[in-house]
Amino acid sequence: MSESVPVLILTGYLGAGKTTVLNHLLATAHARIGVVINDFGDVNVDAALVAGQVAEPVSIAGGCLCCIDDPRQLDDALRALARPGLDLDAVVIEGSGLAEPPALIQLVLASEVPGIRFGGLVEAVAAAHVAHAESGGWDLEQHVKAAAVVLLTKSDIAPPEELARTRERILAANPHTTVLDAPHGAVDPALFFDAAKHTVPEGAQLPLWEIGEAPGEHGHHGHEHHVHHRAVSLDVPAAVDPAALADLLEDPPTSVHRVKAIADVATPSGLRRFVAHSVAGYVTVERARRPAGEPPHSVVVAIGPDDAASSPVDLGALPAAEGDPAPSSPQLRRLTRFL
Ligand SMILES: Nc1nc2c(ncn2[C@@H]2O[C@H](COP(=O)(O)OP(=O)(O)OP(=O)(O)O)[C@@H](O)[C@H]2O)c(=O)[nH]1
Repeated sequence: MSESVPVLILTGYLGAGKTTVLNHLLATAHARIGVVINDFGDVNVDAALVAGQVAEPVSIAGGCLCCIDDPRQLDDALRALARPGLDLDAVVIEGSGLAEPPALIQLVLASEVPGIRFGGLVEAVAAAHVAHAESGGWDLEQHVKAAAVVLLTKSDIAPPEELARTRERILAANPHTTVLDAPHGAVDPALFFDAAKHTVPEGAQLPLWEIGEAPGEHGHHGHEHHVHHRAVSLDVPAAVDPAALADLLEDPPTSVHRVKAIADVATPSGLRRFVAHSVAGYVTVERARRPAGEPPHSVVVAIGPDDAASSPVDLGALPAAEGDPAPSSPQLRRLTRFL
């Protein structure tokens, strides 16, 4: 009889580096890994960003799994991935940047899908952006309490004292967790899977009340948390204005904690596609492959605390209108200087 497939949950605040870790695992692990990707926005940008790595990432968009209207969506995803023919070694669920670990763990533990078992929670903590995450309501101690493994991401851009302090806080909150450095998502897949396996033996039920949620309170904390965040999305059959996108990435309104985009831009040599991220003022832009002849398509998502005092971010100025002149070189450089 084949063994049950461990289901690992990967959480971490908006932009902590979860997709980067997942892509590293998919590229380096000598294992067959299925992925379920949950994104807070209506458009699942993260699923598109791992799409090159696995044949069929199962994507769940439009809200956090832990407070989504129909939790059976997760069971459907797990059932699809637990098919014996797929013969997976592990499934990784990438939670949205707002997912609450206890609620997600409980969803997996409560799943009636045969052939799977909970394999541990891995929390990505962006060492350079802890204060930013906390300003968005993320609670370091609460999140790492449930974690079998904590990945310290962005350690390459964190001041050494901040890195040391973050490590201390993690171990004070959870002395049993394994803390691994994962700059640019680089974590040894063996350590990742082993640590989770050893901390959570097969069949073990985590005492959820010990990690911040009393039995029967499923999703409550998560719900309270999520109502304070808002995702604004743009999904258009058009190129975007590179200077307007650069403005949004570099200097987002205070109500925006995270911007991600897969956007086409008109250049003198034709349409070019870029993947852009902004987290706490830290911007990255990369070129992406664009199938020849495809009509223009751009997706931009901005997420942040739902601050009643500020109006939602307006992404309406981003799409370039048909017939607009191509962006000038200085306009293009506003975006491409991040490459
Ligand atoms: N310097 C540095 N940048 C990183 C690291 N990990 C991730 N990033 C960058 O941080 C940005 C966000 O990374 P993602 O992996 O998309 O983060 P995420 O947690 O999946 O984001 P959400 O799903 O939106 O919450 C991207 O620009 C990454 O290139 C790291 O260790 N060091």
